[in-house]
Amino acid sequence: MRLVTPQQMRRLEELSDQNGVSYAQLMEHAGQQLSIFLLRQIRQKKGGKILFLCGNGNNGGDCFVAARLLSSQGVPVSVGLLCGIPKTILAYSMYKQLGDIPVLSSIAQIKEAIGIADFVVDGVFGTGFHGTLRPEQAELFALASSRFCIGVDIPSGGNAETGAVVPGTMRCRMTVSFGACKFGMVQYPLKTYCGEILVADIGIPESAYQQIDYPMAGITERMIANFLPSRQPDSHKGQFGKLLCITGSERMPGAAVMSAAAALRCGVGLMRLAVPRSVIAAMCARYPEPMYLPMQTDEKGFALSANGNMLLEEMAKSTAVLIGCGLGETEETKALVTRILQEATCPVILDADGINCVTGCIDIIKEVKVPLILTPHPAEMARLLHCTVAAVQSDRMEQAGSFAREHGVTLVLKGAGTIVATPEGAFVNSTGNSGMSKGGSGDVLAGMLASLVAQGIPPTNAACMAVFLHGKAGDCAAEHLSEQAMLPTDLIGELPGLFLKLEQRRHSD
Ligand SMILES: NC(=O)C1=CN([C@@H]2O[C@H](COP(=O)(O)OP(=O)(O)OC[C@H]3O[C@@H](n4cnc5c(N)ncnc54)[C@H](O)[C@@H]3O)[C@@H](O)[C@H]2O)[C@H](O)CC1
Ligand SMILES: [K+]
Repeated sequence: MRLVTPQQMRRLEELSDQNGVSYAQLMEHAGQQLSIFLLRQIRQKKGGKILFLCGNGNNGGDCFVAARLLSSQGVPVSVGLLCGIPKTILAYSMYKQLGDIPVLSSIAQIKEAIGIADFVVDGVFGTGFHGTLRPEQAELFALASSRFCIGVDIPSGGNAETGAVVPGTMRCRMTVSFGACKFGMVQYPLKTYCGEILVADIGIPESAYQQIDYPMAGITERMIANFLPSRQPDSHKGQFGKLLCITGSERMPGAAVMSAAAALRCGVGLMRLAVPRSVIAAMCARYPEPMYLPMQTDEKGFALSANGNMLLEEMAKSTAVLIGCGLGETEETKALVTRILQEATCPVILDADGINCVTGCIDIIKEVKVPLILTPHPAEMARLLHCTVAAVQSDRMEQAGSFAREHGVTLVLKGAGTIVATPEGAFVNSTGNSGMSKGGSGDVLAGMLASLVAQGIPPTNAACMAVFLHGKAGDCAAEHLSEQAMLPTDLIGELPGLFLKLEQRRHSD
């Protein structure tokens, strides 16, 4: 599913206009698509009165078109003007074609109409919304939200760029978005205001989409199914990658266990696991598959930089390195992480403390000669950018995209609606649930991602696949264990079932 910012949408309209599909035609198509959708809704419900709530911009214009088309087919429709007579030339011309459709402009009339409508269509504000709602608007929106409300392009009050909402934003059961889903609608909190999202084709030429800078898309199962490495009957372990994990400390051995277990369950051929010597016996009892590389530690159990030479030798034999989960942030681990990055010979996945270790010298990652993937959660991202978590969360795509472009890396910005940003474009994930908001979920993701990269899947594809499956594993776990009680280790238990489905899908394709 394509995702666009409001600026990209304006560019698409402009390119479309230059390529023979005018602005007026786009609005006509948007209204047409909306009317077809509404007709289907009415048929399902065996009838229904429709009230269009319209603002004075083009979002209202789309509704005037739909109202005219539905009325011509005998559907009882009325229009409520919440911001007066339309201001744009296009919307005004559509408004003038309403004919004898009832137009309500007083608040009292509109309130009454909301009360008796079967469907309330929200065409008050689209991508042109800014500022806040006036109290009387918020009151009307609350009333409309209590009915079966259908969003036009985006729920009014939502920010199409960031996913922020103002108090009183319309709560829609379904939203019909034109040309492409707006990026903000797949981010929180706006996502929860959209209901089911449908994208309507309004005739924007394919060539216009191809000219958009920094394209974005939602991650789908169909997309990631193609990334699964093929396994030939005569294969051997050397063909499925060699992953070096530099993880764990005496205080956080669990992070090493979870990332390693997740990596093993994602199919890597061989794993070398560098962890503090003291935790190996316990880990090996649980997971005998990896080769263990004992690391020397300080008196608190954190790895020393003196392990560097041994790790570089091991890295030379590896196809990917995961560094950071549970490693700890000391002067010694900082030196170790820096050295691994500077001398890396295969793709590196930098997670958790691996990220924390480079926040003071972030420019070194520009010099890294191998593909680098960072997997920060919002707090780690804030540390990287030396800003607040709120600043990260207020414009996730901008922060993730700018970082990926400036540093030439793949950046996985975690949190609901995880973003995989690359220098060329971005992907957004929609799987997962709040049951995953528990310490250890990130270690599982890092292990999954590292395993896929080690198997030769290009970093961006691997990141999309890992975040999708990680969220899917969370959704499966929540179904039988509950969001409350499910644990990050349960995600690992769901992976075999998910890979089974992907393999079956591949065999049937
Ligand atoms: N993208 C496309 O290809 C198409 C988009 N269409 C529709 O057009 C809207 C965007 O229209 P625009 O006129 O730019 O903006 P809006 O309709 O969202 O509203 C702007 C309007 O509202 C005023 N306003 C904004 N914020 C507030 C506020 N807080 N309080 C009061 N008034 C406010 C602002 O001043 C303007 O007057 C897009 O979403 C699509 O639905 C096309 O019709 C089809 C092609
Ligand atoms: K709207």
